[in-house]
Amino acid sequence: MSQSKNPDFSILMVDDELPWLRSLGMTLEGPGGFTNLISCSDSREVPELFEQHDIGLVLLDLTMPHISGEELLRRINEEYPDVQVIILSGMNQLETAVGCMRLGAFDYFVKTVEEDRLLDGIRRAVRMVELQRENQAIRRRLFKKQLEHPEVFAPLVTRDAAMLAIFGYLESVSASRQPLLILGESGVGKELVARAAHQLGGGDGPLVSVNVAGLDDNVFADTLFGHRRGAFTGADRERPGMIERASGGTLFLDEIGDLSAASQVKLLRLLQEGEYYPLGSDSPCQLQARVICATHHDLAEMVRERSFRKDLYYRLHAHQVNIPPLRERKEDLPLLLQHFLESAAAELEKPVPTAPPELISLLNTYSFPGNIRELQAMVHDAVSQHPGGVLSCDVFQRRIGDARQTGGLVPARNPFTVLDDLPTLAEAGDLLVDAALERAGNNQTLAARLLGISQPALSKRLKQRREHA
Ligand SMILES: Nc1ncnc2c1ncn2[C@@H]1O[C@H](COP(=O)(O)OP(=O)(O)OP(=O)(O)O)[C@@H](O)[C@H]1O
Repeated sequence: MSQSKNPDFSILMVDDELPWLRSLGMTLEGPGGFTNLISCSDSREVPELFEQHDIGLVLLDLTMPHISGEELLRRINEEYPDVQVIILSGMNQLETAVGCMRLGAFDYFVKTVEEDRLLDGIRRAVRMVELQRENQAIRRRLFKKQLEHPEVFAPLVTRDAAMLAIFGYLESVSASRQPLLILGESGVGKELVARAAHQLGGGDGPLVSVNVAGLDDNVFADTLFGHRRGAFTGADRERPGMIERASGGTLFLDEIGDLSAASQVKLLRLLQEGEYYPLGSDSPCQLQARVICATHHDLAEMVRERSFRKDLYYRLHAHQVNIPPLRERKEDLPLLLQHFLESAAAELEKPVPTAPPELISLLNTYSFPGNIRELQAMVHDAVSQHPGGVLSCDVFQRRIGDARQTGGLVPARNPFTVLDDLPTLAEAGDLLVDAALERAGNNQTLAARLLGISQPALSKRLKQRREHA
């Protein structure tokens, strides 16, 4: 399952010269690595073949008895506008080539063209058809809105609209052989998303995860590509790489933003060519796995800073999802809290504690820089210290307090810089009190803590305000 080879659709080769058809088929199957091929030496059979097969690309001769290549090109364009056609002609005539392109051909090659150039052109056309099909699938999904495989997403607890849209998108691109890039802060659930994408891929092979952060280039190459016996001192046995282990499944490269510059080149080559050389081997192996990459870094920014290769970034981000941080999907807090209370209780073999109503208000005031992993750890800690009955907020308050001391607050901004007229000190104070109460769900104890004053002081202030209103 490499980049543009073995597409889900068929490639139809139409030419009346049987020897040419055979040699073209061998080129496509051998060096090209394509498998889904149909040969046709009688142009009259083409319409029927279209009815019988899911054809995405046609390699078409021009000069043929019965129906000419030009006529077929015209018909295909009219009846199957999503099918791409490459003309393979014996004639090296500019006018004919221009005419064919005007009729909608994707490309035009003379039969004497070098094999590499022809294969490159075919790969480009295959990729174009794949992208068109994926776009259509995404559009269909937007209209449908319902997930086809909700069970795959069961481990991802959410009701957030952005997350559900990501699930729909993952279903739409699940058949694609292009890499998938998963972005998002640490602890947002990128690995869980990768697992879901792997399951959707439907292959029989495993999900093989490699954390590439901190791997030097040699270790990276050895881990991914494997080695032959004797490839280097100490290589006393052949060892398959992770790519081979992931055959028919998914290779998940985590922390891709931390990949060294030399390894970025190796990964780019792997994705571009769909093949690799185990260390100490002269014969290439095919990449037979879908590649999923994840990072908490801002790759686009890294490209601007030149610490991540632009060409690799463009290869990777054909399909991309950006998992929102927990602070942007706070409506998930009650669901996640309950989920983690249950899982922590099961793990610690305790009854599931009841969460007090003010706990959600407290959690709502916090920015969760460590995202869902941080919430999970807090809940686990609280349940492990919990004697029974209603859960205490103390553990949460302590952890949130500690995290705030070390910078876990929503980044401080100065809201006054955007105002033309500054409010008075009293007005600003009132606005601040209102904002704190709103964040704390009207819980005065919590709001007072946010404001850095005592609860009686807040209560007094509110009372004075009511009296002066
Ligand atoms: N939506 C969710 N529902 C339930 N559990 C979740 C959800 N998202 C994440 N988790 C849990 O939170 C923890 C962190 O998730 P995960 O390891 O997938 O995050 P990540 O984004 O890959 O983190 P990192 O960037 O640090 O590798 C895991 O234990 C995971 O099971």
